[in-house]
Amino acid sequence: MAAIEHLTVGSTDPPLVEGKLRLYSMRFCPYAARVHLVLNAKKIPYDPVYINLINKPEWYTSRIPTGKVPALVTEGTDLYESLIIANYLDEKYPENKLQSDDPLRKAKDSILIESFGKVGSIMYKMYFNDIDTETFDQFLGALDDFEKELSSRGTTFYGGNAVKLVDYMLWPFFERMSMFALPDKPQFKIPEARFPCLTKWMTP
Ligand SMILES: N[C@@H](CCC(=O)N[C@@H](CS)C(=O)NCC(=O)O)C(=O)O
Repeated sequence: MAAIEHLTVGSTDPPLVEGKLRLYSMRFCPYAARVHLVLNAKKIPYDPVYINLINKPEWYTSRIPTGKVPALVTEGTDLYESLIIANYLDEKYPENKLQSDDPLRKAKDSILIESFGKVGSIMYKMYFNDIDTETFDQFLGALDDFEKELSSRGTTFYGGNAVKLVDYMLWPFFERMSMFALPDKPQFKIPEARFPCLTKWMTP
């Protein structure tokens, strides 16, 4: 049966659903998408509640210190920050492990994930058409680093020959790049030939 999805929400938090983790989310949010991907990959039952970020409910802002989505309710505790939630889920539910046991590999993946922040902020400007060609060139330059990294790993995915946590953390941002190829924004078309490994990664 399809999961019941709570749409947002007025002055009260919907009751928790027995046997499911509660995920506070927002449909367009790439950070929330990271957690949806990990929950689905690990087949963990969960109950999404979509928060209206334009008019956030008071119960949410008073509970979640950042006021942002995603947040996860688990073991009677609120967790927030997408990467922290993803790491928690991977350790708490060790079937289908999504991270390497090699600490150096994990650290390198974390650096890669963190370094995506600068690309993400330019992407939002692009979405709102608030960008000039110089900034777009910087964006492509930042993508060059991700292309180089994937090429040097020599595998289809950042996580190796299968999709791993690092891929799930990056994917929602790349997935949203397709909207920049819309006909009304031809100036922001990403040249695929410049990013052969990334292009293959995005459409394996
Ligand atoms: N570092 C956070 C970023 C989360 C984030 O920026 N979420 C946005 C939606 S995509 C949000 O909740 N914005 C509402 C706000 O900033 O008040 C994470 O990784 O979870």
